[in-house]
Amino acid sequence: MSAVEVRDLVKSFGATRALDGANWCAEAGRVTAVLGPNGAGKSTTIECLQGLQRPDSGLAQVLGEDPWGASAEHRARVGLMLQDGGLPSMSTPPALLAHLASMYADPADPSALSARLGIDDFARTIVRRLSGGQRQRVALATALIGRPDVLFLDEPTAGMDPHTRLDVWEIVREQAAGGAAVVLATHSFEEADRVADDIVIMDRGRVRTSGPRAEVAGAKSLEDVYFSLTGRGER
Ligand SMILES: Nc1ncnc2c1ncn2[C@@H]1O[C@H](COP(=O)(O)OP(=O)(O)OP(=O)(O)O)[C@@H](O)[C@H]1O
Repeated sequence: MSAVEVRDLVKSFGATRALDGANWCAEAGRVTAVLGPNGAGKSTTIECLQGLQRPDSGLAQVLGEDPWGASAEHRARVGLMLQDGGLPSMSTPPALLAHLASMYADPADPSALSARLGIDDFARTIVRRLSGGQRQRVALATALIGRPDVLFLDEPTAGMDPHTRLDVWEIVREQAAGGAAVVLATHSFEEADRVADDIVIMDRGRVRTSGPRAEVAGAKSLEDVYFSLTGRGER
């Protein structure tokens, strides 16, 4: 059984068919990068896998369960970092992480996580006053605090400075090395090249190709494959 399974997934919003029969899987101990142009359906897929959207048809499964209406035990095994974070604006990062840690039976150590993600540098600043990149770091910490078996990251390094991006890529690899299935939606070829074992390329709600990075790209660069599959030809 794959940790994450998307089969014939369809989801429309009015006349917009955000997902049009998407198929792919993500495995434990591996990082899967989902690439695709704006509007390809990446976030909608992640929202279906979180149980935040109900698919019109098809299968979205995480750890063998349907995330729609899943139990609290199931949700505790899944970490999520969304594009806009959704963090409480008046909380300081340590207070937020301590609060979240108290909800899990066996959480990560909030202090160690803060130190690792450089959150200590702005520990006294409330979330509302943080820079975009600082907020991203806190959002990543909230996704990791429950030591998830499956980790969904939607454009995790967008807005981060180069040093922080390197740290985050290292942390992502560590999560997979520890056995987690990591699913990462990204627009960065560098990010996919550096961290991903497996690649999914989506366009217009469908999967154009998926599989191990070496098989998807072959002798070409990931960038060339991406452009040829998403309608613009190689550049
Ligand atoms: N709640 C919603 N209501 C209406 N349309 C939506 C909703 N969510 C997504 N869509 C539409 O579904 C399509 C897929 O959007 P989605 O956010 O999944 O794409 P994406 O691949 O994540 O894009 P991006 O790279 O810009 O983040 C888009 O046309 C978007 O406008």
